[in-house]
Amino acid sequence: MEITVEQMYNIENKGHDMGFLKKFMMENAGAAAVRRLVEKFGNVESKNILIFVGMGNNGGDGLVMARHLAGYGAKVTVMLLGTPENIKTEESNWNWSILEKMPSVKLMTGGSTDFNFNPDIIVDGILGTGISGEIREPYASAINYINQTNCYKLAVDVPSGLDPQTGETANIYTKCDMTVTFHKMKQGIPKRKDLTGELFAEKIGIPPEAEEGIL
Ligand SMILES: NC(=O)C1=CN([C@@H]2O[C@H](COP(=O)(O)OP(=O)(O)OC[C@H]3O[C@@H](n4cnc5c(N)ncnc54)[C@H](O)[C@@H]3O)[C@@H](O)[C@H]2O)[C@@H](O)CC1
Ligand SMILES: [K+]
Repeated sequence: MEITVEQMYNIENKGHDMGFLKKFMMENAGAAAVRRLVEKFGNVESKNILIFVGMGNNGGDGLVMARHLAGYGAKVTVMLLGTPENIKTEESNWNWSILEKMPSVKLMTGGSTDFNFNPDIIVDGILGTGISGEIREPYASAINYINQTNCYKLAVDVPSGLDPQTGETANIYTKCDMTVTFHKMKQGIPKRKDLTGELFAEKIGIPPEAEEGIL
């Protein structure tokens, strides 16, 4: 069953109000995406993985992925597309603060795309269901960098720039090899398999009762 983005936000909020906090949904989302990646590659040890992180909860999922991938022995670099003070949500902030205590993950901020290594894998955690309007900087430059770089690309929830409700694209958008979306498929995502690549919808622990009155 495919759901709307509005239904997803309502289910998320109801689950949160039941006590299954958004930070736990985020944890399960990031962990599920990492499992798909590890399954794909067999082993991510020593792989250069570059994670682009937006300022909302799509980025937060990327931050969770950074911690899990470090646990698998990957060489992880996080590029936060802004400054830590401007991270928008409590859950993302919490995950950033953990990474600050982890020298095994390299943290970069601001959005420069001048990297001194070639990534084997890029994780696109720039924009998810919160997208609106044309893509602004520094997100636009990050999306251009991703599209110009020849490596494996995983989209968190939806390729950034693709509207998960309508399937329409903004002025720029990423083209990925795999997309891992969460809880249930959103209506617009499967319309653009050319951008999503392999597509998975992963459960993230939200109680089914959180759907009551919504679906
Ligand atoms: N709904 C759920 O149940 C869950 C959602 N999660 C994640 O949370 C995401 C949604 O998080 P948010 O609601 O924080 O939204 P996003 O993280 O998708 O984006 C919101 C941020 O992007 C900025 N923005 C929006 N459009 C832009 C544009 N065109 N150019 C530049 N900046 C733009 C906004 O100012 C805002 O800061 C989902 O896609 C998913 O990845 C997960 O943590 C798991 C649970
Ligand atoms: K994304």
